[in-house]
Order: sequence, then structure tokens, then C-alpha cells
Amino acid sequence: MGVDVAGLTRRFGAGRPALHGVDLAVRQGEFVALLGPSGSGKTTLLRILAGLEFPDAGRVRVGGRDMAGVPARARGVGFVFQHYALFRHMTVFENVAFGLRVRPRARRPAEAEIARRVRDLLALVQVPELERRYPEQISGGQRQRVALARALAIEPPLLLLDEPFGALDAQVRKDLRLWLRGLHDRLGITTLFVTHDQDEAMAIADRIALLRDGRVVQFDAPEALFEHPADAFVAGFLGDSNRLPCVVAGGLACFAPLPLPGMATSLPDGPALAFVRPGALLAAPGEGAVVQGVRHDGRALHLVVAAGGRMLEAAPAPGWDAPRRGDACALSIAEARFFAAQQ
Ligand SMILES: Nc1ncnc2c1ncn2[C@@H]1O[C@H](COP(=O)(O)OP(=O)(O)OP(=O)(O)O)[C@@H](O)[C@H]1O
Repeated sequence: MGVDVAGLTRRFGAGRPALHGVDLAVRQGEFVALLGPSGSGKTTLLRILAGLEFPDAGRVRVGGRDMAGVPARARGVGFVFQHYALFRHMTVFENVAFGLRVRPRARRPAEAEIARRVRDLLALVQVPELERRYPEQISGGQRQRVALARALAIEPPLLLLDEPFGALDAQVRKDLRLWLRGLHDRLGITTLFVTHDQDEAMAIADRIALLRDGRVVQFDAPEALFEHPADAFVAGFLGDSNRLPCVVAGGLACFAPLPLPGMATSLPDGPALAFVRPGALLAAPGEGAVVQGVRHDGRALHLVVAAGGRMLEAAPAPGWDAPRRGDACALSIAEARFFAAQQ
């Protein structure tokens, strides 16, 4: 079930709108991550899709159907919000059965059918042994799985997840997100997933919508966002590039006082920012900078170098096998992405 959002605006009080004319078209079966800094509008967008919040302007279509005036319960949407906890006074089984039991009588499955579905779901989320427990008797990761099972019980064609693994430790989070992606693929549903963890978004999403100040600044495949960022904000938000101020004159970017050779750019004259990945800032024995730190991550050497009063992340140039802290070095840029500074 595809999602089509156009011109969505939501304002809380007098300040800047939480959403400011958001357009987004998610295809049936897609897994989309909503990524962006705190306060950029991710949760508000998800809540509007769920029917828990209402826009001041714009429209939402789910599966081609206009959602204006359709209450949350009638949308057939499954959602897991971070603060939308399990019902504490119900067992795991009852929590998962809830969405089916509250259906109008005509659409409510028989008790035996509900029990079968709940057990299938608990097996699917890999906690079949927990059905008699209460939420406080299971771990955080298990609660997240049960919350997902509860959301999936109504067989929603659209699943909305707001930082569902927020409170979990890194390894459990990693396992759960891979598992979630597999589940999404198996069930053939459409998923929108809010996160502020870019690695998480990169790891599981087909496309990422990057939000800033209530607008979608870029909506693209992870590699495309990384390789072709639309502006300086996107380039700075994704990855761990060095941001190097420079001045462009006659097609040449000059980095002074940083000890870096000038680089050709197609930007017009004026102040600019160059984004240089750590692997593209190369250090070789020489003058101008000093190695401050050396780290090996099992695959490659990473350097921190001091240059022109700044700390930069760099890599040793090919052939420099054993840089050490305190070594003098010269820097060069293998590749940079330039943006005019006023963006
Ligand atoms: N109910 C509300 N009342 C007033 N302001 C709100 C309300 N909900 C959200 N906002 C404001 O709207 C803006 C967007 O909030 P939202 O929660 O959508 O951002 P977010 O991107 O999900 O942030 P985070 O990553 O911190 O969860 C923020 O400035 C927030 O303070």
C-alpha cells in the first residue's frame, strides 16, 4: 500500500511549523527511513500518517484513499511508537490479541482463530514462550518484539515505526533491525521507520527521506544520498566528512590557513565549504601537519592530524605504512565536494 503525501503543513503555536509543505511518495512494498535532526518533524509526520495528529494543510493518501477524516483505528495502519507502551495489566498474549478483539463483531475473528494468529505472530517475532508473561516480566528487546507483534496482528499493509529500537543496546538493535527488514520483505508490507541513527537508516532502508526544519530536503536511495547530496546540510549530516572552509577565485578553491593545495571547482567566486571524507584526506611524510592519533579498525589505519589550528580526520597516503603519533606530515585532498558557503 503506497503512501502519498502532498503539501503537508502542521503548526504548533506561533513558532516555526513542525511540518512545512512536505511532499513524499512512498511506493507499495518500500522500506523508507525518515532521518533528520531532533525537532525536524519526523514524529509529527508519522503521527499524521497514523491518524493520531492532524495537518493544518495538505493531504495524505494511503493506497490511493484520502485519509482526511478517517480515524486512526479505521486506517488499517500498524504502528509502534517509542512511548506507546504495551498494556501493563495484560499478558503478552492479550496485548497481541488486542487489535483483533476490539474489531466490530462482524469483522472479529473467532476466539480460536485469534489464538492461532497470536501464537503465529509470537513465533514470527521469536518470543513464543512468553505469552503468559506480563510486560514487566520480559526484557526491553522482548517488549519491542511484542509491540511489533501487536502492530502486525491486524495485518496492516502499512507499518509505521518511531524509533522502535531506541532504548536498546547496540547489538540487540542491530539484530532487530535486520530481522525487521527480513520480516518486511516476507510480509510484503510498506514500512516507514523514524530514526536519528544514520547507520541504521543506511543499513535497512530502500530510500531515506532526510528532513530538516519540517521539510524533506532529499528523498533518495542511501548510496545516492551519500554520493550526490543535494546541499551542504545533507553532505554534513551524512557520513563523517571534514568540513573545510575555503574561498573560490577563478575556479580554484584555496584553503589557507589550512596547509592544503588549492583544488579546481566549478563553483562561482566566493566563500565555500568543502566536504572531504577521512579516506580522501591523505597524509604523507612531510610538513604542515602533525599526526595526533593513529587507530586501526581491523581493516585500515585512521589518523587524526592537527593542521592550521584544527583537528582533521585523515588516512595515510598509499605507501606510508607506519605513521606514529607526533610524526610531521603533509596533507592532500584526493576528492572533495564543494558547496557555496551561504547554504
Ligand atoms: N504536541 C506538540 N505541541 C507543541 N509542539 C510540538 C508538538 N509536537 C511536536 N512539536 C514541535 O514540532 C517540532 C517537530 O517535532 P517532532 O517530534 O516531529 O520532531 P522529530 O524530528 O521527531 O524530533 P526527535 O528526533 O527529537 O524525536 C519540534 O519543534 C517540536 O517541539
